[in-house]
Amino acid sequence: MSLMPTMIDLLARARVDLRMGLPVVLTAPDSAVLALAVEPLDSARLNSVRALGPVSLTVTARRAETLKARIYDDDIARIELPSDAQLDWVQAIADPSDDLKTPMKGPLRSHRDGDVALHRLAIALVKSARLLPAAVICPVAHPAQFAKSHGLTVLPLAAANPLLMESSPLHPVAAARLPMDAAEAGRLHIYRPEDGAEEHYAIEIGKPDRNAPVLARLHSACFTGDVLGSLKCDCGPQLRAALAQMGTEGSGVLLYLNQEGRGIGLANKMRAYSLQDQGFDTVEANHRLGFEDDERDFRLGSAILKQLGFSSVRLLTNNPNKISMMEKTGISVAERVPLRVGETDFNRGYLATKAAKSGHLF
Ligand SMILES: Nc1nc2c(ncn2[C@@H]2O[C@H](COP(=O)(O)OP(=O)(O)OP(=O)(O)O)[C@@H](O)[C@H]2O)c(=O)[nH]1
Ligand SMILES: [Zn+2]
Repeated sequence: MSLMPTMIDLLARARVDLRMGLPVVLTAPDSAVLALAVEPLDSARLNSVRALGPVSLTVTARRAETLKARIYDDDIARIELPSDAQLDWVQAIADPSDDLKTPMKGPLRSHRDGDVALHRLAIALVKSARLLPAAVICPVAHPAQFAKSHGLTVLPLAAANPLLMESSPLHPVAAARLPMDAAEAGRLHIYRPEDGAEEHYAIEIGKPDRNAPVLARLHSACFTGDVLGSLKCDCGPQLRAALAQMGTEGSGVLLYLNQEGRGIGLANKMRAYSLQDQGFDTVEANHRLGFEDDERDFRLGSAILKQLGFSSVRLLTNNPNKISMMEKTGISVAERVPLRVGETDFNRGYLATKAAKSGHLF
């Protein structure tokens, strides 16, 4: 029996299945559905699902607001799939890139009755697979038999939900000395989550005292800013300034969290950039895609700090949410150290939006 997949394994498998365009079977005690992510869907699979029964296209309330679809279930909306709707219609519901060109997709009808817990689970899974948050969902009878005969992953709601809500435990896998421009006494530690999601890194500079607040930065991955030197954000200069300050002080710890695009992934961040080119700001673009302003999980940061033996930080940030998440998850923030660098003509609006809408302090 120990060779059988655990619930964590099944969740990881479901994430990959959804990314590949495969359906997964989600079960509750008295109902079951087949769920597919819209993003990798093809016409053949859409037609196969349609042949099974009534299909709903489930999106987040954020996306439904843009689509002007009725929201009966707080955070999600279940849009009826019209009988003549083809794949391009389904994808246009999920993907806002052509919203301005073709604003009217309706009239859209939303389902009102029935249980939404499995729909909510489907959206959480699709988000954790870093896909556009939209799923094609259809009820399925005899789920165990159906899944077995089609070779599909089955996830029971009661077991999957708590795992999706909590942050997966992280384990150190390797560490080595890493001399850097900012500090020769550097050490890079790699942490791997149990749920098969992205690894995160800690860069320790010098030998910080575990009994005093450590100069710390929680940096979220930004391929465009960190690597390409994008002028649209301030990430690259913040990363380098934080390391430089740690180097000057002789000690510190920088966590590099692989939560690209405030947790929506690089592909979705590029979709957000393309909406920004159409005139929406950074927060509006996330909402039109169906995401919240910030989908990151900062509990990861405190988990890594605790594993490294730290309990108190002097946090380099302008983001009050990072401070409250640290405090809530057992790391005390002895001091906020402001980090204002890298303002350009291209990111002035972005920084102003973060100050106005996300409470950033400057
Ligand atoms: N979705 C989205 N993400 C963005 C955009 N611009 C930058 N990002 C991401 O935003 C994150 C910025 O991370 P941080 O600099 O750690 O966080 P912050 O919330 O600005 O807080 P501090 O820098 O600590 O003040 C990175 O993951 C970037 O990839 C954008 O327009 N849309
Ligand atoms: Zn950036």
